This record gives sequence, structure tokens and C-alpha cells, in this order.
Amino acid sequence: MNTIPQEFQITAPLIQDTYLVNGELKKWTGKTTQVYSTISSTEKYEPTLLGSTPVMGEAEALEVAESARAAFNNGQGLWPTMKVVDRIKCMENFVVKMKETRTEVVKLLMWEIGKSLGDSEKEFDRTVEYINDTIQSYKELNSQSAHFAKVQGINAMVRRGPIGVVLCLGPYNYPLNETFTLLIPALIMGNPVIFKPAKHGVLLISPLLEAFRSSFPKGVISIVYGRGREIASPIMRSGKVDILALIGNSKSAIALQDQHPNKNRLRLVLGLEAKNPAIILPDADLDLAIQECITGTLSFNGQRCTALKLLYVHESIADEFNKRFAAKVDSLQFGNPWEKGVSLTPLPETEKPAYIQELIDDATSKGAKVINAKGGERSDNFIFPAVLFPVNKDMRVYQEEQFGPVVPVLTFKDIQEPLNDMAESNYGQQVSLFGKDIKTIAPLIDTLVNLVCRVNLNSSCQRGPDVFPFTGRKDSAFGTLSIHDALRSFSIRTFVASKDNAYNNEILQELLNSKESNFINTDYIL
Ligand SMILES: NC(=O)C1=CN([C@@H]2O[C@H](COP(=O)(O)OP(=O)(O)OC[C@H]3O[C@@H](n4cnc5c(N)ncnc54)[C@H](OP(=O)(O)O)[C@@H]3O)[C@@H](O)[C@H]2O)C=CC1
Ligand SMILES: O=C(O)[C@H](O)COP(=O)(O)O
Repeated sequence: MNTIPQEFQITAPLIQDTYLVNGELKKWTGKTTQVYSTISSTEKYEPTLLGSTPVMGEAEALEVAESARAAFNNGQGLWPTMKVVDRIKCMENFVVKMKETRTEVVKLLMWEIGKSLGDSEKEFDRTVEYINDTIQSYKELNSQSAHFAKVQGINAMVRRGPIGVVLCLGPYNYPLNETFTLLIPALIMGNPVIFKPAKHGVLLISPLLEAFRSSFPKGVISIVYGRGREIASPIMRSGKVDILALIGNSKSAIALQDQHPNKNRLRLVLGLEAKNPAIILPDADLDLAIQECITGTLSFNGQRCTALKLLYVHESIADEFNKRFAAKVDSLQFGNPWEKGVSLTPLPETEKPAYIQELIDDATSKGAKVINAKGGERSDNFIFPAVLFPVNKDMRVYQEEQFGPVVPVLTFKDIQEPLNDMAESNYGQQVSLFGKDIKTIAPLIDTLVNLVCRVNLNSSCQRGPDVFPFTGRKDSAFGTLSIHDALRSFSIRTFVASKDNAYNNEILQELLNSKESNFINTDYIL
């Protein structure tokens, strides 16, 4: 084991003994749970104790739900009626304070989820950039929106307003960035938010608690701890949530929706599972395709919803592709997140290596082979990526979202084969298409855009840049999470209608001229 650089050492456990409710960091005296890292600090492998967090339940669920409802106060609260400029000031204050936590949050990202130093820094910086871009986008949309229209003699003055209380839950693979892409637009649009950190990457929220408390009015943001079933479910059951904003597993989304007593009233913003394929055509530039497929399948050990999770290689080039791809996988280096040159790191879920092994065993028992020499080797809480070939539809690795280091490779003779599989799939986020002949590719794009929401030409799948629409078909998403779209997802269009007459014209003119009016300064995004 390499020595841990001093700045990344865990010197004392972080005891998270407060939670954020009603504008205060309230002391927690109840049950707690210990948080371990699967990264070892000692020569002989053993998980590292990082700290502890509260285990909350029904009583705290009601407490935060009521505090958030009070902050919304049926749209009459301070936050939903606050002028746009003032809400933006709160957010800008928060970003300034958030930036001061970078060193600590990055260190915890490495320990809690095993993300490499470079990627942890990127996650933090991307989140700050996302907040700044959202503020900017809000300002632009707000000033540009044509919010005054006259149709068939009716004048319409349109604006966007907040919807209500939002429950925000995110995944462990981007415990900061993904949840913030929900939480930030929800807040800016005037909705109070309740946030429970992901199952891993929970302590890294601690340095931000005070920044949240001191930047927003009472009840506008609440932060609770515990397992989803024990704290998020009772929040849903309270009936006090208007929007469920979840990035995570498709089953979690269904389980949470089912808890709500009035589904007609519940709005959804969901980013869910995906099984993005790559299709490698006979004329593809193999060097490029292999490099992109390595990044696509294995960055952050394959724990990305945007990861390539099935590789379809044309049968005429399969031998060559497999040989070179397998060798490239074997050349990847495993180690701790802060080590230079490391691209594979310990998995944060203790049960994940055994699950990946199950997928490998199932596939090999049904005729696939592990085609890379190191595939399946175990080390600490890690399993070396296995490249499986040839994979077929009866195998679990074809059917399940592996979300980890295993790469299923299939061959095809006719392009219709992967297209049919995509059409039958429950998922529909993205695809990567590798090839050179424009006459083949152009018509294929027309088909692919009706199966998924993003077609990546000669490149792997990814979420960003965040101004582009991020969504999916079928079980992969509900709603769109680009910076602009997210502002729309967390708001509702409303308008004032008036026929032309002296009284109405005067009122509308007054509203349009008045820079001080709440009406004129609030949420004119179309
Ligand atoms: N489309 C997208 O944008 C993205 C999607 N993902 C998806 O996220 C998943 C990986 O993240 P993961 O953290 O495992 O996701 P989970 O769905 O397990 O967790 C997300 C959140 O939901 C809560 N939760 C889960 N089940 C329940 C339940 N039955 N009742 C109440 N709350 C619940 C979790 O709390 P707790 O864990 O405490 O139970 C957590 O806060 C993958 O499927 C991946 O594809 C990941 C990134 C981006
Ligand atoms: O894939 C994910 O889990 C997230 O949506 C982020 O995607 P990215 O790693 O492609 O930015």
C-alpha cells in the first residue's frame, strides 16, 4: 500500500450530530450510524472509519415536512414571494461559502465513494459552475422572456411561479453534483427543498450545512439523515411534498411515488437507470472507438448512469476489437483515488464485487468467456473489470444495469439487430455510434433519435455540457435536466389575462413599468 499523503489522511472521525431544520442546525441526540470507507488506511486491508451520521425516522420526517410547508405557506411565504434579485443574492452568498469547503469536500469524495482526486475536483468545480450558470441562465431567461402577448383580443402576461415543497434525493456516484442539479434550480424558482444525502457521500455534505443555514431563510432548505425507507418514505407519506426530484434507481422512484397519498398532486423530476449501448460499425476508426469505449465503460469503474453498458461490435471486426480492447482494459491501473495514473479505484458498495462476480459467473455458465487476463481479479473491495464475450440476451449482464466494472460485448451482422434490441429495451437514454461512412450514419441517426435522447457520434456517452438537454425515454428519465429545462421543471406557468379596456391597460402598464413590483420581478421564464 502506498503512503497516504498527509493532506488526505483521516485524522479524526467526523461526527455529524446536527441536522438542518427550520433555519437552525439542530442537535441530534438519537441513534447514529458509523460511516466507513472501503479504502484501507492500514497495510492489512480493513475499512476506514470516517465518522457517523444521525439515523432519523418518522418524527423528523414530519418536522422537516412541516417546516418546509410553512416556508412555502401555500405560495404566500417569504421565499416563493421574494423578488428574483433577492433569491439570487441568497444563492450567490451560498456559492461564495461553498467554495471555501472545496478541500474538505474533495477529500471526503475520495474517501466516501473512491472517486479519483482529479474527478473529485471536477465534481466539485462542475457543481459550482452549475450553480453560477443556473443563476446566469435565470437572469437571461428572465430578461429575455416575451411575457406579454396579445392573441384574439386577449392580453396575456405570462410568468413562471414556484410549485411547492420539493424532496431531493440523489445517487451515490455523484453525491454532490447530481443532487445539486435538482436542488439548485428548485430553490432558485422559489420552492422550499428537503434534501437527504445519498447512501455514500453523506459526510461530504457536512461542511456545507452552515453555508446553507446562513444563506437561506428559515425552512427554505432542510437537510436530514438516515436510510431512504426510514426518512424519505415518511416524508412522502406525509403528503406535504409537491415534487419528487430523484436521481437514482428506477425502482426507488416507484417505491417513493407509491408512498404519496395523492399521486395526482405529485409532480416528478426523475433521472433514472440506463443501459447505453455503443454500436461499432465495420468502417469505424478502431483506435478511436477503443479509446472512447474504455472511457465510456470504465470511468469511475463503470458507476455512471451515462456509462456504456453494452458494446455491439460488427462481426467482421470483432476479433480485432476484442483483442485490442481487452489488452487496453488490462493496462488500466488500480489504486487509491489520490495516486497518480490510477483509473480504477475501490468500490464504495461492499456488496458490489460479489454482485459483479455473480454477473460474470452467470454469463460464463451460459457460454461467454472472460477475454481479458485480469478480468475478475479481486483486491480489497474491488474486482478488476471483466470483458465478457460473446454475450447474449439470456444473460443477466445483458438484462441488468451492472453499474460497475464488467463489460458485455455482443456481435451483430445486420444493424437491425442492435436497433431491435434498443427498441425492446426498457431504457432509452443515449447511444454511441462509431463509423465513418456518412451515407450509412445519416439515416441511422434518424432511427436512433427515436430510441434514445442523445446520439454520440464517434464518442462515448456523457451528461454534459450541462446546457444540453439531459433526459431519457421509457424507464430512464422523466423531465429534462439541462440548466434551462431544470428551471422550467421546478416551476409552473401562470398568466394574467385581460381584454383591452382603459382599466386593464392601465393596470398592465403599471405592472410592466414597475421595477419594484413583486409581480414584475418574479420568474418570467417561458
Ligand atoms: N439518470 C441519471 O441522471 C442518473 C441515474 N443514476 C442512477 O442511480 C443509480 C445509482 O445510485 P444509487 O445511490 O444506488 O440510487 P438509489 O436509487 O439506490 O438511491 C437514490 C436515493 O433514493 C433513496 N431510496 C432508494 N430506495 C428507496 C426506497 N425504497 N424508499 C425511500 N428512499 C429510497 C436512497 O436512499 P437510501 O440509499 O438511504 O435508501 C437515495 O437517497 C443507478 O441506477 C444509476 O443509473 C445515477 C446517476 C445519474
Ligand atoms: O452518469 C451519471 O451518473 C451522471 O449523469 C453524470 O454523467 P457524466 O459522468 O457523463 O457527466
